Amino acid sequence: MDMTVAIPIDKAGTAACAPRERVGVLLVNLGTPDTADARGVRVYLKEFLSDPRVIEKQSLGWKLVLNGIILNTRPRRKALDYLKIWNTELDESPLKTITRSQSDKLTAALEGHDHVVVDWAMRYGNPSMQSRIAAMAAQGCDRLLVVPLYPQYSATTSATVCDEAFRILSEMRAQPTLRVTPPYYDDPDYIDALAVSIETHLASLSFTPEIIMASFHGMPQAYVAKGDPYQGHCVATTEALRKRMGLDASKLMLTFQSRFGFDEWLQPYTDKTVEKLAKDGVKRLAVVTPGFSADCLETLEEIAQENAHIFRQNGGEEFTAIPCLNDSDPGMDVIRKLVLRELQGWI
Ligand SMILES: C=CC1=C(C)c2cc3[nH]c(cc4nc(cc5[nH]c(cc1n2)c(C)c5CCC(=O)O)C(CCC(=O)O)=C4C)c(C)c3C=C
Ligand SMILES: [Fe+2]
Ligand SMILES: [Fe+2]
Repeated sequence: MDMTVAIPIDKAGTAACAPRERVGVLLVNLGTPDTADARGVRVYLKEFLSDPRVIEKQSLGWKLVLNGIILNTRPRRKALDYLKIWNTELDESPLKTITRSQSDKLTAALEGHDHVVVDWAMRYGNPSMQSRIAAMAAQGCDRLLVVPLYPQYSATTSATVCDEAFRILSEMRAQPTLRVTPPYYDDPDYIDALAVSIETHLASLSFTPEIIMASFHGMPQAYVAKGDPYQGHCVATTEALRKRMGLDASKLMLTFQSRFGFDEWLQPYTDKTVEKLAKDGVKRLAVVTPGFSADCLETLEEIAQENAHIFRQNGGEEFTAIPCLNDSDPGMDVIRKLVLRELQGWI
């Protein structure tokens, strides 16, 4: 006689009767295309730009512009940019390679905590949060710590990760208990890791930059005016970094990059500032991107290639893009300490 008992599976793919005594830690970054071609970029941009946390006005007009113009023009152009930075060995975007490595290194760092399961996901694209949360639940995670990999909080990034986590949990009968790590924009460990990574990188160069520019991803000014604390967090990070490195605002500047669309975004704009500095006679410039926990299109292409080109075109001579904290020892220290702090009482 067949004695196997069918375990009920709910909508989220969770085996409801699996033994549940583990803690899941899910690292989440923004998302990136699966393939460096127009089709891959189109699928990714459609999901990303249809999120009301990112584009708040999901009006009929926006949907017409998105589907009629943006998704018919931008993917081809952006696919060429992705090709310039693509990890050809693994055939994937660097954001995925680095986030996977952060997850692997965090797993190693938490060795000894046998009941902790570490995994990673993308808010848009793959691996999806849905698939990874289902996998963790199937492994028996009854508690889940979601880690949005954004030092500075923004509704367009951190909040939408929470929205998606709660949406996924809303489909589960046996929900894990949820915790989310807070933003860490002024965490002394994070500021220290940034300072060490900047100093280490500058020490490896054959020139000394006259100015360091801290370039953060921008967002529409209107979002900040409505209460998004993002700009304040970027300012706090930069001020803490200035203090830690003994630099004033003229030596460690704050700018915002990656403007999208025609609205006013946070200023000063990175590309315009790079151009002006070069025209004003600055010859050696370093750019650091503290808001990105992993190198990606916005750092490897937009800063290290596009802005380097702008600088040189306008009279600059030496340009260096400082790598993100990525899976470096100081970078992993930040993530490990953040996670251990928020796991208190669970491990
Ligand atoms: C349209 C509005 C956008 C807002 C607001 C926004 C905020 C924001 N984004 C990041 C981090 C990343 N963004 C990345 C790419 C990217 N961002 C936007 C638009 C907005 N971002 C677009 C359309 C794109 C795709 C590329 C393009 O078409 O230009 C990435 C890189 C992903 C990769 O594949 O490598 C990251 C990371 C933050 C922190 C942020 C907060 C204000
Ligand atoms: Fe973005
Ligand atoms: Fe960009």
